[in-house]
Amino acid sequence: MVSTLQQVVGARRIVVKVGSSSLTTTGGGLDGSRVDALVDALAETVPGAEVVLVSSGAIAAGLAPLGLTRRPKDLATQQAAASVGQGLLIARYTQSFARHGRRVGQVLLTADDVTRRSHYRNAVNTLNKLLELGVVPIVNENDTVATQEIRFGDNDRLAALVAHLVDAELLLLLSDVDALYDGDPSRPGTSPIREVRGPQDLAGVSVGSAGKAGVGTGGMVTKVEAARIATGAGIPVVLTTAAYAARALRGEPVGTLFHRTGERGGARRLWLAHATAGRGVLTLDQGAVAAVTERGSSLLPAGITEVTGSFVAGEPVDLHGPDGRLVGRGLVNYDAAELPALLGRSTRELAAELGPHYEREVVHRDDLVAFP
Ligand SMILES: Nc1ncnc2c1ncn2[C@@H]1O[C@H](COP(=O)(O)OP(=O)(O)O)[C@@H](O)[C@H]1O
Ligand SMILES: N[C@@H](CCC(=O)OP(=O)(O)O)C(=O)O
Repeated sequence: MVSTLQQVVGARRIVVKVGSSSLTTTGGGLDGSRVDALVDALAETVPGAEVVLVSSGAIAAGLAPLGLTRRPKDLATQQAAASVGQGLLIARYTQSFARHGRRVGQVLLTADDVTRRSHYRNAVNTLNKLLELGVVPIVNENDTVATQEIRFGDNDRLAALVAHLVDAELLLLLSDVDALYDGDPSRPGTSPIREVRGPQDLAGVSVGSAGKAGVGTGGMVTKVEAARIATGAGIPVVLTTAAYAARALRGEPVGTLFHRTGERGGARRLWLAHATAGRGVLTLDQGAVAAVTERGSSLLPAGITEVTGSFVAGEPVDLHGPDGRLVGRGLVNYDAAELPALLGRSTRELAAELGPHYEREVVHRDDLVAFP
């Protein structure tokens, strides 16, 4: 059994996620001293380890320069704020890491990009090259181009997926609260949970949304979900406050440690399962449900009974059983408009009639994740 200390201190590649509430002043705007404190903790505590920083704060950092006092509700203003704030954020990190002789590189991701095979490889290659060059990659969602539909929305899950993408040995989630509590920590009588070994340790825990500062997005819900994704993929997670980053990285018993619960699996599948939503729905008959969920088969036109939504080849679609239950998600090989004419027919018949191009699967098993 690997001790808590070994899991944390022994990690050679670490993804650190920091939330907006840990980087901004209460009045809005970026707090340079908090950025410096975080950077000092990372640079001084783990000099030998490779660090990928997933940093929120673009929208929050853009509020004050635009004369806004609150996080705007509409997407366009959020995107404008992110556009202004992301530059300021990276400029601040560049300056702050330079004090330790370190360079930073900006990596803006959309969930949509990274589920596509070629883009996924590009993201992996770029992150690995940056690390090889001794650069600290600073990742955020590409807020200015992400539409409501394809938007990731919270960086907690993004950080869990990035941790898997770079094969990290630890995910450190830094927030404005020092641990996961058994209830809303602003209420009296709640206590911190020091270790989570599986879902059983979360039974009865009241996990709430974002707190007082009003700049964070997901609250504890997305952090617990991120921890579930990362630990399920074999990566332990420590959740604590940014002020305790150095202590956490030294292996001191601060925050909440989520133990790994699973093994590393296929990366794109993880992204498909957690990072995207289907652009449409394919309804499967019972035979096709069994084929994709029990036998790991590709999805063929013969097993599809209905197509809804408008999507083009290469986009993610949800797979529903005859009862409407979500049974999988995959990257579809046909446009929505092409599919109705193919349903219920064998690929051999289609190829004979329409040409060899129509012998392809609707969703190939390599691009399919099943939710049994
Ligand atoms: N069970 C809980 N334990 C800890 N914090 C909780 C819990 N439920 C809700 N919260 C709230 O979640 C907040 C952190 O989420 P958020 O503001 O989105 O942070 P960040 O900007 O770091 O992502 C905390 O400040 C706290 O008010
Ligand atoms: N991409 C957004 C961050 C979204 C987000 O997850 O925020 P937070 O809950 O503070 O981690 C931004 O940079 O403002």
